[in-house]
Amino acid sequence: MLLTIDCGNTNTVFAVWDGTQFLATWRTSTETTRTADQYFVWLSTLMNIKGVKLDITDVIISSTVPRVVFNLRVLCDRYFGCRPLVVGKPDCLLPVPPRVDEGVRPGPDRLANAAGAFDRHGGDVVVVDFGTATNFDVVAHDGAYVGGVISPGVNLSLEALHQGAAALPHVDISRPEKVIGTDTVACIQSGVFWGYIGLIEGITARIRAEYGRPMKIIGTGGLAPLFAQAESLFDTVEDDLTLHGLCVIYDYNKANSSIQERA
Ligand SMILES: Nc1ncnc2c1ncn2[C@@H]1O[C@H](COP(=O)(O)OP(=O)(O)OP(=O)(O)O)[C@@H](O)[C@H]1O
Ligand SMILES: CC(C)(CO)[C@@H](O)C(=O)NCCC(=O)O
Ligand SMILES: [K+]
Repeated sequence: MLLTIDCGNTNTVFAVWDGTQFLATWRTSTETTRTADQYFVWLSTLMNIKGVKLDITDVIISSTVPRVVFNLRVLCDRYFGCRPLVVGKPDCLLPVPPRVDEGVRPGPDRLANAAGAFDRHGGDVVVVDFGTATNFDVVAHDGAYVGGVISPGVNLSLEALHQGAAALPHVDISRPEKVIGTDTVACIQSGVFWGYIGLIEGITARIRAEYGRPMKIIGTGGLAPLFAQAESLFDTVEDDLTLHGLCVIYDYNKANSSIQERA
């Protein structure tokens, strides 16, 4: 079975793909100090609880945090007896190479989003991914990742207000009833929530105008549903898009035999 690992700047998601469906997904905070043995104790316990057999034969990793890859490689070697595919490394093929400036290394999560979106929707797509950053990933007609937009994430923005202003408390995101807040918390929620609605509307409109062809907008990431229910910002919301993209990239590598060659 295939283990997909999507390591973001805040959280790391592990998901087991049996060739047809994800049997389970588990989430842990991203910590560069976590060792292979710690990962394994955590993962094997959760797999046991969920009744998922421990027969991982292949692993594919997307990591926006380079330092965690070493320990994840040790995990694969020591406990699963395999060498993982790491998106963005030269030996991991992509179905369609990105078209960006020379020397630029797009985030592997964005490459996975592009592969997942192209597989499901066939190009001319914008993926809006709400993680630590809120990024807009533009996927061309042929499936190439061609760039996009990186803006500060929702929780990062809330945290920055709290850190930077002595009188502002830490606030969780939610949809305020009104735009004009009558207490501090409501004012912050309004600024971030409605500010984000404006940001998403404005950036997707500008991307569409600049791109010059009709485009689908797909929301993904933990907060996509919160924004999707407020306004019609997205054509669809797909919470498993990055993981799906990892499966697509894995299949492509398998079909092009680089995995067998290395084995
Ligand atoms: N209503 C909500 N309020 C606050 N946080 C929420 C809400 N709904 C979902 N989330 C958060 O969204 C997060 C899941 O988002 P996602 O995995 O896309 O990004 P992340 O883990 O924060 O970032 P990264 O992928 O960059 O590490 C979870 O941490 C979850 O707590
Ligand atoms: C933008 C983030 C942080 C989103 O997770 C990640 O994709 C990343 O670190 N990207 C590297 C720079 C780039 O994508 O151009
Ligand atoms: K993510």
